[in-house]
Amino acid sequence: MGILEKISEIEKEIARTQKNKATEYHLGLLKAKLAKYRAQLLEPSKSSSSKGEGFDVMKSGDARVALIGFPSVGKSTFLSLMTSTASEAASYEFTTLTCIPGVIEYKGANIQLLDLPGIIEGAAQGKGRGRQVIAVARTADVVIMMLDATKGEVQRSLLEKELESVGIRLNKHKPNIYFKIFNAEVLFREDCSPDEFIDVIVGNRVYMPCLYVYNKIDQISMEEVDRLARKPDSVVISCGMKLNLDYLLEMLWEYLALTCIYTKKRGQRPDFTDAIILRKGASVEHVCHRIHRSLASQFKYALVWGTSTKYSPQRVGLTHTMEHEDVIQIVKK
Ligand SMILES: Nc1nc2c(ncn2[C@@H]2O[C@H](COP(=O)(O)OP(=O)(O)OP(=O)(O)O)[C@@H](O)[C@H]2O)c(=O)[nH]1
Ligand SMILES: [K+]
Ligand SMILES: [Mg+2]
Repeated sequence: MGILEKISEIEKEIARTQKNKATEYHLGLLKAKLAKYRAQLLEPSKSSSSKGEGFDVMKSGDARVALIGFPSVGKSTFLSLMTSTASEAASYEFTTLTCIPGVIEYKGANIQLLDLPGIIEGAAQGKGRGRQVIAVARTADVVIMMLDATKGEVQRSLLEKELESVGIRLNKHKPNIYFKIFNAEVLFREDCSPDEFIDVIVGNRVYMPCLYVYNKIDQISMEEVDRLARKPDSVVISCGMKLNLDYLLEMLWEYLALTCIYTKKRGQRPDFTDAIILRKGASVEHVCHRIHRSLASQFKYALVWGTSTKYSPQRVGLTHTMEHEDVIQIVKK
């Protein structure tokens, strides 16, 4: 039996199982099984070579943002507007057939923006190039789900379902559960649903911030614009009329939550004009590499001021994790 058949078997069984206390455990097992098979759908097939199949684009810059959306919502128009890369845009669906990277320069950071083919219902099961598109989305730091403001909310919930079905959790934090497999000790540190618990056991989940961007607001009424703009995690724009793009960048910056580090020379004030921009969780070693390739090998210790240390300053080693707006002074051997 192929994976798709197995999946549909399990889905059928879930559908015909009545949901109550007595069946809860059984349903949980079924869902875990389903999650496992669905995840396999995302793995490259063994038979076909991966050449030209995926949309592998080298990660570059300080962060990666993927554009996900139905065909013709304006993803390519957006990329061409925000970056110096031109991506073909047209009024027919599936104009874009591969992954096209561009770079947004903002607050001294280089943000890699990825234009992708439109995806449709069933994408997660391989419809269109959905699987490859979603695999790229998985590697992003933030997903921009672009929506056509003139179309109803159905596209949004369909896409959310597709991403959800392959273990991508949007705007959710990783459930705070700890588990030990040998004696099956389970510690619930918060109220969790069975689905959340399964996510932790299965493990292959990604939790990522998502901005819902409603494009083409030049086509709808002010009342409707106002309604969409008030939704959580949502921004309204018009690529056609260049409306609200600055605000979108501000929001994107917030959702990326990059770590800005300031350097300081001995006896001098920190240089607040030129931040080193790193991903969350970056270490002193990352800072060194950013300053100079050979700096880490000459490193003796560093002094850090800021929220990552108990004392300000504090002497730290290469493995110390930096936090946003820390100041660092590096002392060489
Ligand atoms: N009215 C209006 N039209 C827009 C806007 N942004 C894009 N369009 C139009 O929408 C159509 C589709 O734009 P694309 O950028 O090709 O859309 P896409 O999402 O990249 O489409 P695919 O690559 O086919 O998935 C084009 O005709 C654009 O000119 C906008 O803000 N307002
Ligand atoms: K298009
Ligand atoms: Mg396109």
